[in-house]
Amino acid sequence: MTDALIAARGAEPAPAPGAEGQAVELVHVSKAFGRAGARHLVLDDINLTVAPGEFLCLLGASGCGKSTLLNLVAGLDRPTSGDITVSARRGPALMFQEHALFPWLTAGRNVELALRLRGVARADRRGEAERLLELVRLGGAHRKRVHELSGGMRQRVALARALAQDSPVLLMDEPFAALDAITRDVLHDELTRVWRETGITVLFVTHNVREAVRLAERVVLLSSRPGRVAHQWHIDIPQPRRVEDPAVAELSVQITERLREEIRRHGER
Ligand SMILES: Nc1ncnc2c1ncn2[C@@H]1O[C@H](COP(=O)(O)OP(=O)(O)OP(=O)(O)O)[C@@H](O)[C@H]1O
Repeated sequence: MTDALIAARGAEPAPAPGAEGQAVELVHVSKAFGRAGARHLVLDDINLTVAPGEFLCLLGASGCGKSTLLNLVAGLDRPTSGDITVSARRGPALMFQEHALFPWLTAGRNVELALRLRGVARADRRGEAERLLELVRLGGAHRKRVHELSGGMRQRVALARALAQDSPVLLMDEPFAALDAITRDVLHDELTRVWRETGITVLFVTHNVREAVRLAERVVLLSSRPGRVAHQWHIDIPQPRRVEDPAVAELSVQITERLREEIRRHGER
């Protein structure tokens, strides 16, 4: 990649904390586990903002604190210090590697359940669930039970169920990590399309560099032990992207090298 391209894509310092109008904002966020004397600092002074409608991938080595950070943003845990703001009236929607669908319900009923919890009137739920299943290209699967669906289809239902929460912010924790490469590739396309059609803000956690470069407008690299914002890249490669696109491959190499540096530095401590 040329220097000009690298400069255009940017390798910028973390944005200043306190910026207004953000979908997600973390200001001086730290998280430690364990009791006094045996404290384990996992996240250290994270300052991070995600703009409305942005697709941000949080990348880092295994154990660097990505899921911990996502859990904090989701409100599933509290930071040891610092502030987190999420501009979503009902809280962010969540999607994990495990689909966590109810196996005794059909695909449609799983989505309808989320609509019910959101307070959507009974008469409107069926139609809305069908619309959401259409959105993830599962029209016609309303009556299928979870065991009748492939891994990729289950994650599509899980995405439809997350979208049923009608939150402007979607948090995704390695949602495609358990899928085979081809299915993952198809779901990357689908997620990109859904993101563009809905305008939703996505905060996506992965340790897969190519996945991050394939999907994100911005990649934020976390260091390990403790997790800090080590580097970030703005990506303006046009969508839809292919993992084999030269620009995607080149940037992936660059980010992988930086990730290796972080892992080496961690190993030296
Ligand atoms: N509830 C907890 N209590 C104690 N330690 C925890 C807790 N949750 C996470 N940790 C520790 O925090 C560190 C970061 O874990 P986390 O799951 O956030 O990493 P990660 O980057 O998401 O890893 P991976 O990519 O492997 O999923 C690990 O050392 C983990 O053991």
